[in-house]
Amino acid sequence: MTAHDPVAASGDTAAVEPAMVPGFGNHVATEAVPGALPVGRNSPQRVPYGLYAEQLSGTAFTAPRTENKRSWLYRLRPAANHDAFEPYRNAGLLRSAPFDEVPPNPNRLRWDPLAFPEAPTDWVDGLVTYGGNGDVGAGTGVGIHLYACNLSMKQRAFFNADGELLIVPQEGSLRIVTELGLLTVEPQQIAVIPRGVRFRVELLDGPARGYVCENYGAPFRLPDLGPIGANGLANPRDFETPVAWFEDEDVPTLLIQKFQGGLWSTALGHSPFDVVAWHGNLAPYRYDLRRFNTINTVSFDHPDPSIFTVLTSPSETPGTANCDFVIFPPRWMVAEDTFRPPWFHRNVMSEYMGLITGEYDAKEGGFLPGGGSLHNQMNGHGPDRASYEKAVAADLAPFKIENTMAFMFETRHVIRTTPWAMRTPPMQLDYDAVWANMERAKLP
Ligand SMILES: O=C(O)Cc1cc(O)ccc1O
Ligand SMILES: [Fe+2]
Repeated sequence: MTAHDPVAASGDTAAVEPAMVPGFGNHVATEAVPGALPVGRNSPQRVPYGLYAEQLSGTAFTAPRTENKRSWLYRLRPAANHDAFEPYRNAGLLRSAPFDEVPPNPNRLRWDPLAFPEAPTDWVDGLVTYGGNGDVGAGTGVGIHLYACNLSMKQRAFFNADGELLIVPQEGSLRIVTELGLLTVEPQQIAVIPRGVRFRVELLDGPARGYVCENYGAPFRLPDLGPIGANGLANPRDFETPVAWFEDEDVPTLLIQKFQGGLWSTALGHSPFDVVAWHGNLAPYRYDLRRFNTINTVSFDHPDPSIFTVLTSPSETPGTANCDFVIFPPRWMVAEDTFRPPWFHRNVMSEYMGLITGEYDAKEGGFLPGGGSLHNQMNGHGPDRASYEKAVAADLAPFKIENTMAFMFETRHVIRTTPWAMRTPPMQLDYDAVWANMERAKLP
């Protein structure tokens, strides 16, 4: 095997932080072998070293320039060089939209953390779908999955034709080998793998668990900042894209794809990670949530959580996201004469929440790292009774919420659950009780 890594030329690639370039959505030009990247044109008559030029399009050719995403890959063999895909296996617990196996459920739902598997299970086989919305065929909505795995993918690669994947590790660090280069991600970092990009997931420090937002809609982008100005929230320079890295390895590799909800596989005789050089603006990326520039009130009232948006996938309706990825990071609470935790509310958007570490300020127990909750369209939720009572009694001195990282996938359509999500456990049967016996207000 030949592994080409500009940082870790010694071969122990897992031990070394892969090389990355900074910036969100930039046009990158990178080569792992000097002279591999054609100069001044995308598709010369003869590509250096006989590499194959291949365009990977993430948007329609004719998408406006500000939206247009594509990269040119220069590889040892074209991606087209494979036999027919055959059905891979039963879908296991992986599901896709439309989620119509069980009726949509208006109840507030909460789940215990997903258990680690006992049998050897890699990242692909460890995916479990909790729900989602939209329609994979129409390119709308999201799938919400968790993964729990204990095995690195070996001689196996995966790509998702159905949408991009936002991976949110909760336990265990991942080394994600992609066609465009290497990323390592640990809990409190995220990775985004564009639709169609082939990758494999290796475990760096034991069993791993986390969340995945499969975005069937428009690719995630940074939210507009409006009156906030030119800086703040997730700053573009803190996103990182890998540089070119490849394997020249003629080993049998099972290539699995998710296509319209089904899993298909084909056997390759070589590693699909054979892109020696690439350029363009369609690439996987990583972001460290601890870099988020959290903005909040310095006077009074609890702002809408949109102030914590890291990435947004817009829909055709302005300001109404296909999906927002929102975080609740450590932050100072200074609001005067204010109920500081999330208020009680009913929302036209639907909210799936997960917890990466620590505690969430609206819940005094029961919402655990690795667990999840769902508050669907128009259904009342907010602080549990214990958090409410604590907050109304609190001394409002400045206070720092520390050692926590919760997140929300907030999406415009009702989140429909899967049969797995309605099974107990992991579904908690007593979630409504957190809002029971709230004391009645007393009129004069
Ligand atoms: O429901 C939740 O806990 C998420 C949330 C947090 C917040 O601060 C305001 C609104 C909201 O939906
Ligand atoms: Fe909410």
